[in-house]
Amino acid sequence: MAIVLGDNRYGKAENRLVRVDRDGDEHRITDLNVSVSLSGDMSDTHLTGANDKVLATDTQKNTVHAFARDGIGEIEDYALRLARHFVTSQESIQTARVAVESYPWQRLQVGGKPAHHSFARSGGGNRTTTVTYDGERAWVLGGVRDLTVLNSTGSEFWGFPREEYTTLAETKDRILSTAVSATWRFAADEADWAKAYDTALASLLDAFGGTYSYSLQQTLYAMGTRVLETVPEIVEVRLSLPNKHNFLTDLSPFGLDNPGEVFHAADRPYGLIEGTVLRDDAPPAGPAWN
Ligand SMILES: O=c1[nH]c(=O)c2[nH]c(=O)[nH]c2[nH]1
Repeated sequence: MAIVLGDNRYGKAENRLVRVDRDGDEHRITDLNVSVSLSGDMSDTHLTGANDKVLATDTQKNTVHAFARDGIGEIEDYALRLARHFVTSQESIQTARVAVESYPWQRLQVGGKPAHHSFARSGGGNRTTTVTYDGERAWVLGGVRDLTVLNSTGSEFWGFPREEYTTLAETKDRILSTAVSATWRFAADEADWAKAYDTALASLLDAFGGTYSYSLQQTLYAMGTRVLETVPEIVEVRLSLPNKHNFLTDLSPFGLDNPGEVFHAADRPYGLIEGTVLRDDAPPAGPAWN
């Protein structure tokens, strides 16, 4: 029996980076969380502690900041630039993964006019990307995280098995709410990233609001399908939808009725509905999701 080193990777996780773009007095904010993860010929450092092939994670952090000096642009392009740099500049690095989450800031209205340099964090979901580069090609994922949505009606849930542990009442009218995490895979490493994101986001929202739902699973499939129908460059969508339960409060102890107006918004436990919707001719995903 011999003991060997298995799969490994390392990097600087969650580099929080804010860039101010200054167009005269008018500023724009880019607020990112950037995680770098590198893998390659790392036996020496694990087996003997020799670090000559280890690009320090501190250097990776500095690179994340230095590459923001001349502008960030679309996060997919920024992640591609960084991933390619780490692999091409270091012989020992074979694969780089760069994941970026972008926090949206909305310009404030001050004195009835759009402010030049004042913003509020907005809640329309965080745009995400994960780029994997292996020295030959790059795989690009896009996505959105923490996009909280709610339909106050237009949702039923019934017809599920009733057995000895079932207590849930069937319903023909309920609140349906979730915090959407969606990740989509692009067929290639070039696309109009901004347009793809805007269209995918609008499609997710339109499908959520426009689907009369008999289950969150049905809504998930509708949302994934709509993205694939509207963004030709996307070949696969993975969705993770926590069912944010809103339970009708029993007001009868107080002699009150409750015609679908007062709810308890429970935070735990929650149903977690997850699924993948993809084109049946989608090219292989390679290491994109690893
Ligand atoms: O949309 C739903 N899907 C389920 O699988 C489920 N299970 C449950 O208890 N409530 C719901 N709602």
